[in-house]
Amino acid sequence: MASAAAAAASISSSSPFLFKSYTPLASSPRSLSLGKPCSAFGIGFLSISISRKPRRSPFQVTSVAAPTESPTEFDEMASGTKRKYYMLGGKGGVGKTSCAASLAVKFANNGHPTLVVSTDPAHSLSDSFAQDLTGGTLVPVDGPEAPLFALEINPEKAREEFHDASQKNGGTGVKDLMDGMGLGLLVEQLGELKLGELLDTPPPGLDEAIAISKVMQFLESQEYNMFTRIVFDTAPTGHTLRLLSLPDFLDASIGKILKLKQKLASATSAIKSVFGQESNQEDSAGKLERLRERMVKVRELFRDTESTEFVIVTIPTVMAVSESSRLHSSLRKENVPVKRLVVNQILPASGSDCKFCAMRRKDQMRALDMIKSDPEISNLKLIQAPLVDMEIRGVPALRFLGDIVWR
Ligand SMILES: Nc1ncnc2c1ncn2[C@@H]1O[C@H](COP(=O)(O)OP(=O)(O)OP(=O)(O)O)[C@@H](O)[C@H]1O
Repeated sequence: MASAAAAAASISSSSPFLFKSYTPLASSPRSLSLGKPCSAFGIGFLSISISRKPRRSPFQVTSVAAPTESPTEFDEMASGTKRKYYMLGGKGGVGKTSCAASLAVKFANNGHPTLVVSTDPAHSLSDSFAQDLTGGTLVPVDGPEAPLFALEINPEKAREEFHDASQKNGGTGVKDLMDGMGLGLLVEQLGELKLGELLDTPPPGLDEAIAISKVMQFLESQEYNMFTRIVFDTAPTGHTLRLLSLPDFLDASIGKILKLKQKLASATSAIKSVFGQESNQEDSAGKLERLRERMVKVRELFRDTESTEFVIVTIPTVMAVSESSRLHSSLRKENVPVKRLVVNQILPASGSDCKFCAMRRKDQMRALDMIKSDPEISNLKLIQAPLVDMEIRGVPALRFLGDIVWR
């Protein structure tokens, strides 16, 4: 294993990142090398040696200096104790989860009780933290200084709850019932809702809308109102775009269902008897009303410049940059606040590229130039994050990534 001094030396000579200091925390049972310069490719990959800390945070890398060209503003992101929401989104596979999880770890290590939530139906938060976070409840993450909890929303379960509440208040079950009773006018109104279609084949974004409203539900409780930073690892771009218009759509739909329910309640006693106990109706109507209120909150949350920021994550390829540009255009039109663009997986500089790496680097430079000349995204604060030669898994690795991305 490389020693700390050797690691520091190899970093300063081969990497664009200047490591000011490296502190082994204690006599450690083992050292873990996260990588070394890749002689095969001739790339000076980021290379450090990490030592195990005795108790809570097993690894610590201190004082990792910024690449000179990419100032970040973590202090601004971490300032204040008023609750702030950070939503990380972008094309599939660019590193949204890694960036979201590393940001959450960094917030927690800076004293913020933090919640990180995955609203991506294809969760990878558990993999990122190397911890089982499934089950739809808040799970404490071991390691950081301040409390860090993670939550993977179970979209199936959340959708079922929504489905049940809707069915009881004018969904497809009611439609069948009223069809049978010849209540043509009300059936027409139900037709307008397209609710059956919505629930049977949910559009992309519905899971996310429900997931985010579920988070709002958690946050309403006394138990969980301590969080001052909430980081969302969102689903890929397409879902996000649909999600933006969904709260409006669902709000309108639920509003219509509730109105319909009121009409039905006064229509005939026969209908009342088919619906069952009055108290059950009230329960489910109340549930639906609360869901509607949360949807309104979700919609407001997305547009609240005071408390919310959507961070676009991308990689330096023409395709990913183009998609980021479209995403920003849509977010801007929807008045969703965006300030920062993370360009992840940038090849570290090297004096001796092989042919393969030289080609990749050229492509990446082209993509970075595209960002600079694209009026849609060129004004965003650019955060450049390097490709590291390890898989980012577990709190120590996330802490390491966080220290080089979020500065
Ligand atoms: N800067 C980096 N250097 C090296 N590997 C990275 C970096 N960022 C992310 N990765 C790796 O890339 C893979 C995909 O990352 P991640 O799961 O964070 O992406 P994602 O955008 O959330 O994906 P999905 O859209 O599938 O949810 C993971 O194996 C992760 O460890």
